[in-house]
Amino acid sequence: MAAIEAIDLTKRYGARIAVDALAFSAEPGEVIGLLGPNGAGKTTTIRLLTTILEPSSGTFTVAGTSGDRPDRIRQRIGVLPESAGYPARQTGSEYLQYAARLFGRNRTDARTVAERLLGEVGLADRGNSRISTYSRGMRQRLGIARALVNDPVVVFLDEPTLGLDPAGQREILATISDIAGRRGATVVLSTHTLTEVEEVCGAVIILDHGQLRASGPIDEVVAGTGSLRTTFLALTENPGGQS
Ligand SMILES: Nc1ncnc2c1ncn2[C@@H]1O[C@H](COP(=O)(O)OP(=O)(O)OP(=O)(O)O)[C@@H](O)[C@H]1O
Repeated sequence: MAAIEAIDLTKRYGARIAVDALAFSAEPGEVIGLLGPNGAGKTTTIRLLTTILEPSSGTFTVAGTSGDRPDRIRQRIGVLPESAGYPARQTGSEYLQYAARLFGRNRTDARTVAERLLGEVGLADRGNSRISTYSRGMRQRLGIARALVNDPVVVFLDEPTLGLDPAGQREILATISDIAGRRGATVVLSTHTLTEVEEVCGAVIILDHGQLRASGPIDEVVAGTGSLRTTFLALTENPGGQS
């Protein structure tokens, strides 16, 4: 069974179509890059699939669950939103324990889960520091840990490396590969950085103006040009020069 399946998924804002009859599927354990220029519909797609937004039309399943059961989907997914906020006064460990409690863990279990996740994202030695002392990269890794607190089947990461230095980017990419490899979870990675996609993704979805331009294994998508960058530019180029 596909980890994600979208069938004619559409979101309109008045006359504007943010996502237009999107149809694709993603396999279990796959890291899938969600690509597109600014305004292409990446965040809207993630918000639809994570049940934050309701589609205007079309259907989808995530983690084997129909989109009309948002409560169940939320139990089975993890999300790092585009701009996640953190309680500055809490420590990383407290923040994760609180999240684990929200998913029904008792106090002892929540502490164990928090410790394990801090280790998984490379924050074991900073778990007892306040989040206000964390670098941007550390906050993003904490956000990824938060997204893993319920052992999700599908994880959505919206631009997790935005604004990070090369070392910070590298750490996030290693964490992402680990999530898919060790946990067997499907990861949807929205990003503008094509080299990241080449490094960690097995498949891609390319959007432009809300429409699907390509989807599938990277080697198949780039088969015509041999380069993700060339394919991306060819599929998303706007003859009018407007984004
Ligand atoms: N709440 C909203 N009301 C009206 N239009 C919206 C709303 N949210 C998004 N849009 C529009 O939908 C389109 C897709 O936006 P979306 O944020 O999904 O793109 P994106 O690919 O994530 O862009 P970026 O790379 O800039 O983050 C854009 O034209 C945007 O202006």
